Amino acid sequence: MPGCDRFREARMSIQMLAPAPADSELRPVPGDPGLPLLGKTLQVLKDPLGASRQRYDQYGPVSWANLFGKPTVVLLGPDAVGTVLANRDRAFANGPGWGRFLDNFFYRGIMLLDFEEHLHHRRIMQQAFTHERLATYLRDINPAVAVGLRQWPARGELKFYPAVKRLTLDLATDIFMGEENLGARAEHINRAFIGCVQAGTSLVRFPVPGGRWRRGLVGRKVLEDFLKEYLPKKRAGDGSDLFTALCHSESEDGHRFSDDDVINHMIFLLMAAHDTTTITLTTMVQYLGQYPQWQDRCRAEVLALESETLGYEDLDRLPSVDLVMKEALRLVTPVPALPRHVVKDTEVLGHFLPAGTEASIGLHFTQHMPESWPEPEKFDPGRFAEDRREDKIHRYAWTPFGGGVHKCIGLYFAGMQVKSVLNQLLRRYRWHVDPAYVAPMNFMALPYPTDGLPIRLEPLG
Ligand code: HEM
Repeated sequence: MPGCDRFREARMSIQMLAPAPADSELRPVPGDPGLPLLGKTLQVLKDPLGASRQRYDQYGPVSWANLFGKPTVVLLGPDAVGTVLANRDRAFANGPGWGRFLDNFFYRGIMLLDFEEHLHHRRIMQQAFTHERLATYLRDINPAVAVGLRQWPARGELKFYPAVKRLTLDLATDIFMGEENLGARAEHINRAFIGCVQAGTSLVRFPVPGGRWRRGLVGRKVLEDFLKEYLPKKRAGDGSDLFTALCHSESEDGHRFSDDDVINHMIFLLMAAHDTTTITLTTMVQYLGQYPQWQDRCRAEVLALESETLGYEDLDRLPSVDLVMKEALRLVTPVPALPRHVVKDTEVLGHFLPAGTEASIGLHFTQHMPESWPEPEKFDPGRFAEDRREDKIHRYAWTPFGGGVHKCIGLYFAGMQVKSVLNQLLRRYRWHVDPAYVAPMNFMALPYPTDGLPIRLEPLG
C-alpha cells in the first residue's frame, strides 16, 4: 500500500536533534534535516502554512529541521509558542536569534537586546510610547495621511499594496523625523531604508556589488549619517516626533539613551513600524473589499464619530474596525515566525533543547490551527466579538504582536495608524475586490501580495 510505504519512509527519515540527558525524563526533539545545504528552507518560504501543517502532523508541536543553514527547533501550537515567549528560565535569547537576519542592518535595535540590558532600554523607550506621546503622534499622523491620500486616484483601479506602502513610508519619515522639510533627501533616505529592510532576508549573505546585502550595508551607513546630522537639533528641541521623544526619554530611575542608542533605536523602529502596518492595512482592505457588509459596518462607525479628524478618544469607538484588524492580523500574520537562540539547556513540552540550538516560534501557523480556530481560513471578524471570543481558547492562540518581555511596544501606535488611514479611506471611497480573489502571497521577507492587491475605487459623497 503506497500510503503505508510513505508512512514507513517518513518514520525511517526521522532523526533526533540531540539525546536527552540520561538522568532526565525528557525526550529528544524529533525531525529531519531536509535537503543538503538548503534543508527545508525553500519549502518553508514557499508554503509556510502547508510545511508547518505537515511538520505538526508528523512530529507534533516540537520538531527540528535545517532552516537558513542551521538545525532549528520549530515550535508550533499555543503551548509551545507560549513556553518560549514566556521564557521563564531565560533560555531563549533574541540577539543571536534575530541577529542572524538583522544584525548587520538593525544593529542594537531593542528587539536584538536581551535580559537586563533589554529591560533597561525598554524602560527608557516606553516613555516614547505613553498615552500623551501617542496622542501627539496621532495629531501629526492625520494630516500626513490626508496629504498622502490626495495623490491617489478619485476612482478606478489601484494596486493597493504599493500605494499604501508608499503612504506608510512617508508617514514614518514624517512622524518619526518631525517637521523637517527633507525635500529631495526624503527619497534618498527612503531608498536607504528600503535597502536595509530587504537585505535582512537576502539569501546571498555577503556584499556582492549590486546585491541586496550590499545595498543594505550602504543604506545603514546613509541612515546613520543622516540621523547623526539631525541629532543635536533633536536633543535641543521639543518637537512632537518620535526622534525627539527618544532623545528626551528618561526611565523612572533617571536613565537616558546615548547618542548611539538613539540612532540604533530609530533605525530599528522605522523598520519595525513600516512593513508590519503596511501588510495589516493591505489584508484589511482586501477583506473589506470582498465583504461589503463589513465595509459598511466600519464606515457607519467612522461616520458616527463627532469629527472627521480621528481623535485619540475615538480610537475606542470603532469596535468593528477592531474586529477586522484582529482577524486580518490572524489571517496574515505580519511577522509569521520569531527566531530565538537557545543559550542554555532547556525543555519545551518535555523535549530537550540543547544550548546552541536555533529556534523558530510559529505564530502564523498557530493562528491557523483548526484545533483552535473553527474554519481557520474563513474571514470571520465576529470570532473576536465578546459573545464568541474564539481567541480565548488559549492565551497564546492569537499572538501577532508576540508576547513576554519583547511584546511589540508599538501595538497601539500600529492601531492608531491603521485607524487613521481607514477613517479617511472609508470616508472617501467605497472599494471592491473580487469575492473569489485569493492573494498570491510572498513569504520571502515579511508577507505581501505579489500582484499588489488590485482594488476598484468608487468615490463617495
Ligand atoms: C501591525 C503592526 C505590527 C505588528 C504585527 C508587530 C509585531 C511585532 C512582534 C511580533 C514583535 C515581537 C518580536 C519578538 O518577540 O521577537 C514586535 C516587537 C517590536 N515592535 Fe512591533 N509590530 C507592529 C508594529 C509596530 C510599530 C508601529 C512599532 C513602532 C512604532 C513597533 C515596534 C516594535 C518594537 C520596538 C519591538 C521590539 C520590542 C522589544 O524587543 O522589547 N511595532 N512587533
